[in-house]
Amino acid sequence: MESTRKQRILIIDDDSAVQVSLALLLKQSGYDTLCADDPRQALALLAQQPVDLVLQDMNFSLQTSGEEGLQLLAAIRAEYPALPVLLMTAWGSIALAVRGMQAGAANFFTKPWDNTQLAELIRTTLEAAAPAPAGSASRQALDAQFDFGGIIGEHPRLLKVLTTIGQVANTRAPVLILGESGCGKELVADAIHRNSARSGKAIVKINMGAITPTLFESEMFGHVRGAFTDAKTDRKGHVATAHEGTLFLDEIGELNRSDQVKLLRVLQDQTYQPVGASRSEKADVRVVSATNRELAELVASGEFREDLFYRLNLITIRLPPLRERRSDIPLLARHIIGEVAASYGLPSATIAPQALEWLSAQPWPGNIRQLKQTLERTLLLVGRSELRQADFVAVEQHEHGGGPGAAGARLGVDGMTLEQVERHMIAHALEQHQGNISRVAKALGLSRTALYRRLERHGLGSAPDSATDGGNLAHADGGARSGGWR
Ligand SMILES: Nc1ncnc2c1ncn2[C@@H]1O[C@H](COP(=O)(O)OP(=O)(O)OP(=O)(O)O)[C@@H](O)[C@H]1O
Repeated sequence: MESTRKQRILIIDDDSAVQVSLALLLKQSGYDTLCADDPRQALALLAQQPVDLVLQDMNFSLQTSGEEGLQLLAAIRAEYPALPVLLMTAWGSIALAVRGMQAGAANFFTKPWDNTQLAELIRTTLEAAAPAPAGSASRQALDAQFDFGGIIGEHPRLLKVLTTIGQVANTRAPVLILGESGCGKELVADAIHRNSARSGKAIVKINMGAITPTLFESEMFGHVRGAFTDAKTDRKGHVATAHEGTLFLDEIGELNRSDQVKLLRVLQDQTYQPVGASRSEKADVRVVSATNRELAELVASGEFREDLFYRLNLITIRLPPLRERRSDIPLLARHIIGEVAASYGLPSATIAPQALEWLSAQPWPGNIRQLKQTLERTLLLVGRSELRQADFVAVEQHEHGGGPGAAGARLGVDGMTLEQVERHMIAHALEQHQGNISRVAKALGLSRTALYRRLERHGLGSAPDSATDGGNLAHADGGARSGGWR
């Protein structure tokens, strides 16, 4: 009966040794297999019977450019868009793999492969592609099943991301979240944790770009008393704090090569050694990492270890930038304006339809974080409960040194310049959060680097050591380092 048939995997490779060893591994893992030597045979087999997953080589002749592989991938994607394809590439041909992923491959692995890792990759790829609500799930249906609180949007690309989160949250699979600065990677990490069986334990967020190399081991693994001059007491590291929970490695692309090896060791063995300790400790952590850099390209240029990359990217979630899901902007804007008004204790505000259209047409290089700031600034500077297009345009001009802008009647900030309002807001937030930089940055929707810059500009306190303040390294960087919009 069709509903009880084993899952069937098509292997496409012209090397019979590869076909045989893959078929053996797949049979041992409980799958049915089919083999094809070339694209023509592969497409004929796909037309004859249902297949659940394709493992596809990239070269089928003496040519090694991978073009044939990309053409076959395109043909499969066009005919069977829901069928996941895993590409097989030669060690070191990451650039080709990246093109394949951009063309819709679910993932890729390199030859020679590690049997255990490949079996896990196949299992999670099949799980992620499982039909049920996938692809077509509405936001309502997803919300009935999972808790995506705080992630606003209904665009098909966002729904696909939410579907994947739902499917992988409750596994141990490492997840790599890719996307531009400010597009919601941290919210996705939170949602993965919240929807997993680990939600009762901590999600520990570490900004890898903010840990100084000399402190990496002690921050991550902890230290015992006397391990070094300043080690007055034993100190638990982030890995221990995340035990049985989730470790969120933000800005993973910023990690230097020597610390990459140290991290790899924990991920491989699930053990670590606190600095100065004589014994290793066990770590049961689920790793979610994020970066706004193209990690595969860093691998190709030698800046990021290939083996660590494979440990992190079993599941890759690519978050679309806001400009690629513009239909969500009105929804986001209405939600954010409500939140912002409430956070300042202001009466609720609305956005005129024309203003929503204008907002929807902007490029938003800083994504949702930038949209949030624009809404916040405009709300504070315009003393009306309905925000119009002219208000946004005027505030933007004012921000960029233009004319007097929309600053007419304002809410509690009358007579102040935009600079003064900003200073006022930051000072207020500092007071409210007792100077905790991480919380202040979060409350203002700024990266910590952007906040430090503003603190300095307004002469508000001195910028503290980024690795120690508030004990929270999340948000230590932001778009600034990666050439973002700020
Ligand atoms: N879908 C969304 N719905 C509502 N708010 C969102 C959404 N996505 C992002 N935001 C908000 O936008 C801001 C930036 O989001 P977040 O910090 O998750 O981005 P990021 O991709 O991790 O950024 P960075 O790479 O700079 O760390 C946050 O204030 C977050 O709450």
